[in-house]
Amino acid sequence: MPFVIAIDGPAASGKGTIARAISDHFGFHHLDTGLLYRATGAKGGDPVEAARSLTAEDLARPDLRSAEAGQAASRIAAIADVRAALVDFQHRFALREPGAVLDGRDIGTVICPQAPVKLYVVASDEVRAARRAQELNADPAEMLVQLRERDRRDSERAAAPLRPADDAVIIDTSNMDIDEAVATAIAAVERVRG
Ligand SMILES: Nc1ncnc2c1ncn2[C@@H]1O[C@H](COP(=O)(O)OP(=O)(O)OP(=O)(O)O)[C@@H](O)[C@H]1O
Ligand SMILES: Nc1ccn([C@@H]2O[C@H](COP(=O)(O)O)[C@@H](O)[C@H]2O)c(=O)n1
Repeated sequence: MPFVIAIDGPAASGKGTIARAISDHFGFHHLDTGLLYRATGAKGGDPVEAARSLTAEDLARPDLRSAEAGQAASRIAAIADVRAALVDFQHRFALREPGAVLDGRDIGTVICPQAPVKLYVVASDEVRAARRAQELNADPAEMLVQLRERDRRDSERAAAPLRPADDAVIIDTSNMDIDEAVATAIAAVERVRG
C-alpha cells in the first residue's frame, strides 16, 4: 500500500511549503488540493459543472495564486456537490506509489482519514498575513482581513469544514523558519514510518 501523508490547516499557515519539501524528501508525489478549488472558482459558470470538467490546462492558469482566486475558491468550496466532484481524483492520487502527500482542508478528516500521518499546520493570524503579504506584494492589514474571512468560511461550512483530525499532529510554525518547520514535519513522519 502506498504511504499517505495528510496535511491540513488554515490559509497561509505553511502547509504547501511543508508538503512540497517532505514529498521531495521522501520521494513521494504531492497534490496541492487547494489548486482544484482555485481552478474551479476561476473557471466561472456553474461551479459543479466546472469542478466536473477540470482539465490540466485549468490547473495551469497563471492567476490561481492570487488573493481573489483564493476567495473565489473558498466560496465554491462550501458547495457539497463541488466537493463530491473532486473526491475521486484525490482518492486516485492518494494511491500513487510509493506514497503521496496531499495538502488542503479536509485531507485528514474526509479524503484520507486512514492516512498513517496527519499533520495540521497552524500559525498566528498576524504571522500568516505578513507571510502572504510578502509573497503577493500586498498590504498585510488587507491580507489579515482576507485570511480571517476565508478561515471563517472554511471552518463554518457544513461540508467538510476545516478542522484537525483527532489524531493529527499540530505544528505551529509561528516561530519557526521554513527549515525548522520542514524538519519538524519530517520528524513526525519518521516517528510513524521508522
Ligand atoms: N515557516 C515559515 N517561515 C517563513 N515563511 C514561511 C514559512 N512557511 C511558509 N512560509 C511562506 O508563507 C507563505 C505561505 O506559505 P504556503 O503557501 O506554504 O501556505 P499554505 O498553507 O499552503 O497556504 P494556502 O492554503 O493559502 O495555499 C509562502 O510565501 C511561504 O514561502
Ligand atoms: N482540501 C481543500 C483544499 C482547499 N479548499 C478550499 O480552497 C481554498 C483555497 O485553498 P488554498 O489551500 O489554495 O488556499 C480554501 O480556502 C478552501 O476554501 C478546500 O475546501 N478543501
